[in-house]
Amino acid sequence: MSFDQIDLERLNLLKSKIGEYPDFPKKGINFKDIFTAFRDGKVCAATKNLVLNYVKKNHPNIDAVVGLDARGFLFSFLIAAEMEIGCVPIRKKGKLPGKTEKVEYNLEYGTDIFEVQSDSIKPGQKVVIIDDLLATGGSLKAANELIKKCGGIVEANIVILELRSINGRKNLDVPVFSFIQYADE
Ligand SMILES: O=P(O)(O)OC[C@H]1O[C@H](OP(=O)(O)OP(=O)(O)O)[C@H](O)[C@@H]1O
Ligand SMILES: Nc1ncnc2[nH]cnc12
Repeated sequence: MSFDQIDLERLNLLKSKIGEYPDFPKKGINFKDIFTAFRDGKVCAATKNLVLNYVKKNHPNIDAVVGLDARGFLFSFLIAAEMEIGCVPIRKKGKLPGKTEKVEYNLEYGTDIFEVQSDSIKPGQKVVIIDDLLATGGSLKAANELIKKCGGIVEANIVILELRSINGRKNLDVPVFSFIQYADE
């Protein structure tokens, strides 16, 4: 994937502003904080345009965009509003009303349960799933399973940041795209 000059500048601006917090939330984890970057309104605007351009160009025919709790929601609603398609949340357990599908998953620093409302995706609908960061891939793997349980088709997983050395993409059976990669964490 190649970006035009303006999107490349947006990408570099975002990358330069990502916060780094060693030993959070546990010793040995170098936490990448996208919210640090979003303190700057110019970075918010740049990120919005970068992500929208990418999804509109590469996934023009999706029916919905699925965001992961919690930082994936920052991006899923933006995309859905711009493309006039559905916005579907996958949330940590106990937060969603109605009938839900559930999957337990492993994280870089623990385990959790993800849920999606069973009727939020219609069988045959095409989606992309978006989140802020890919580490072990546990979250996105569980999300892919949940959407398949509902009968949806996952066209791709999209993340803003990817921790390449963990190689979480090996756990994902759909195409994965990341805007920014870190080689050595
Ligand atoms: O690739 P993985 O190893 O699954 O890790 C990535 C996930 O970890 C972080 O979320 P976290 O679970 O900390 O939840 P939060 O967004 O509620 O802070 C991050 O926002 C991703 O969702
Ligand atoms: N290193 C990290 N930084 C931010 N979010 C994460 N989720 C899992 N690992 C993470």
